[in-house]
Amino acid sequence: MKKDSIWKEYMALFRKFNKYLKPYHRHQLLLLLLLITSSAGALVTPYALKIIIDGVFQKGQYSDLVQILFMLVGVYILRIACTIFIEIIYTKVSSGIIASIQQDMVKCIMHKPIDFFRTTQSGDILYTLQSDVNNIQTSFLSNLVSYLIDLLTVIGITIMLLVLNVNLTVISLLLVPLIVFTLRAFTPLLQERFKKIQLENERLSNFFIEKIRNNRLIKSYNTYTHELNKLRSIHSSIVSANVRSAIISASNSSTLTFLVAIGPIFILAYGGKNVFSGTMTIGALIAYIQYLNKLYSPMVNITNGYNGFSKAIVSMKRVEAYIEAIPDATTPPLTTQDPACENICFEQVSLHINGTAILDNISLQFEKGKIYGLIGPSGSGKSTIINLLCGFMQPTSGKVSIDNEKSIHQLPGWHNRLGLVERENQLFHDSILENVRYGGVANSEEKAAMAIASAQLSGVIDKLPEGWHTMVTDTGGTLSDGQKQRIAIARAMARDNQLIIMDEATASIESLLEKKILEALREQYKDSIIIIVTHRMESMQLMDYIYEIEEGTVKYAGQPASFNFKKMTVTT
Ligand SMILES: Nc1ncnc2c1ncn2[C@@H]1O[C@H](COP(=O)(O)OP(=O)(O)OP(=O)(O)O)[C@@H](O)[C@H]1O
Repeated sequence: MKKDSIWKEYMALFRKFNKYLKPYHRHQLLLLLLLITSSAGALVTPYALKIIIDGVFQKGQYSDLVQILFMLVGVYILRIACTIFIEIIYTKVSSGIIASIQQDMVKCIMHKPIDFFRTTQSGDILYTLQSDVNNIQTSFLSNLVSYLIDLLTVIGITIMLLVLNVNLTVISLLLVPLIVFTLRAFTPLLQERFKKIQLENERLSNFFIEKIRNNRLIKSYNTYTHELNKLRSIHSSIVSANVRSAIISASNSSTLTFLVAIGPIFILAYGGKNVFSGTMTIGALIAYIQYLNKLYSPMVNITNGYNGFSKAIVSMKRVEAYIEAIPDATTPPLTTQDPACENICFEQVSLHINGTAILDNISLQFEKGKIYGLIGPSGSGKSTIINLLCGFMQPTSGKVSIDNEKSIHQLPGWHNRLGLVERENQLFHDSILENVRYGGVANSEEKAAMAIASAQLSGVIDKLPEGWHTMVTDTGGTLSDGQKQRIAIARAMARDNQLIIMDEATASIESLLEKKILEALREQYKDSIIIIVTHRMESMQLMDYIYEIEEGTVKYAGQPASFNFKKMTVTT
């Protein structure tokens, strides 16, 4: 990419992130004032010494000396107070900014299409959410204020240098293009290395998540050594990526430090010649070099700080993907204009992904008050139908409509009427009760108690010392798979849903309990549509109507009584 367009890209990036700085502009101004006061305080002592030596000791009295010393103590106290406030304000502002970025990212991630979660590893998301955002804080925000102060110092001293000697200043400034050239040469290399390190760290996050999730598998296969070897290999890639980055970073800093440090030598050479020829006084040369030395530290900070900014840019680009088009997290309430949901219709629905037909011209009709069975071999398209019912996906052609009126994806409040229970564990680290009335879905405890009873969970909870206040982890802790599934079912039953979908949600529950749950569902949700995906033949016989799906088409539609269960094929 051309240099100009790179800068344009950076500016666009900073503009995007500026919205997070905006609410803190007043704090930032205060921070700047405190930093200037604190830095100015540091300049007082040498000047006070000059007054003491040249003025007080020559023509003043002891009381004048005491007065100045008191003033110096006052300045120290002021500087300490400034430092404390700087720390407090910086912490408040940077933590607030980081929190806002993370909140926007989470909003964005939660609204990503389901395909995103199928194709993105959890570790990648987690790494960007934590490490990249933290890197923005450390490499960008903390750098920004000191960068500004250093810049002001450099400008101020440059003005003083120009006042003292224009020629010498021009010579000093000849180094600036060299510094800029070095920065531009090293920046892409540094960014590339940093990107590589981020990717390796992402791999590490994924590794940790995967191993924790699959710990039973690792135990049962006794693959500890195999896994440790994999970890060693990732670590060795990280070490070599870090070392390569350190080599580039050190070369960059050393070149810049050398360029900045060589300034006074040039000045001594050129200025010394002037002193010998009598065109410059020794005093002027000493004063000039002292100013130049004062320039040294902020210049080095500015040039080295640039490394931090280039790292921040890498992280900002990675975070940027998650803060674009931040959706409104609030679901609009249902209105009387919304359809009552008497039925849901699939009219000649097809869904193609990457040119492959996942669903091929299917038509289905679901009516309230009935329990529907969605059956078919693995990979036939059942979950895809559910994704369409939930509005997680849109058909490529055809329509999924409610009461032959609105398409599901046109009803933003649809998720308020929908209870989805899936086979996989769907618990949060909270009490059983809060898991059941998740997100305030069932506000009253009575409703939650009813749902727990309907999900055949009361017996389990009665045996727990803390009852439904028992805490469970996100993995379900000591609960059995069937118990975890029943908590998820209770959650769906704790709200007045118009559509309840159970996608193999009873796979780990014994047939008798499943039958009781279905009876409770039928009893409580007389005005709702209930759809059950199952591979269990006994369960299929409890349905009112069955849709058998095969290779994305409807193979059978009718009552279970006329379905030939013996003909069900096993497909892989
Ligand atoms: N995002 C996607 N990209 C590509 N193919 C996909 C995608 N989502 C689903 N498929 C494919 O579509 C087909 C149907 O998948 P689906 O999950 O709907 O099957 P299913 O009937 O629910 O299977 P199971 O009973 O095993 O859960 C499968 O072959 C699957 O690989």
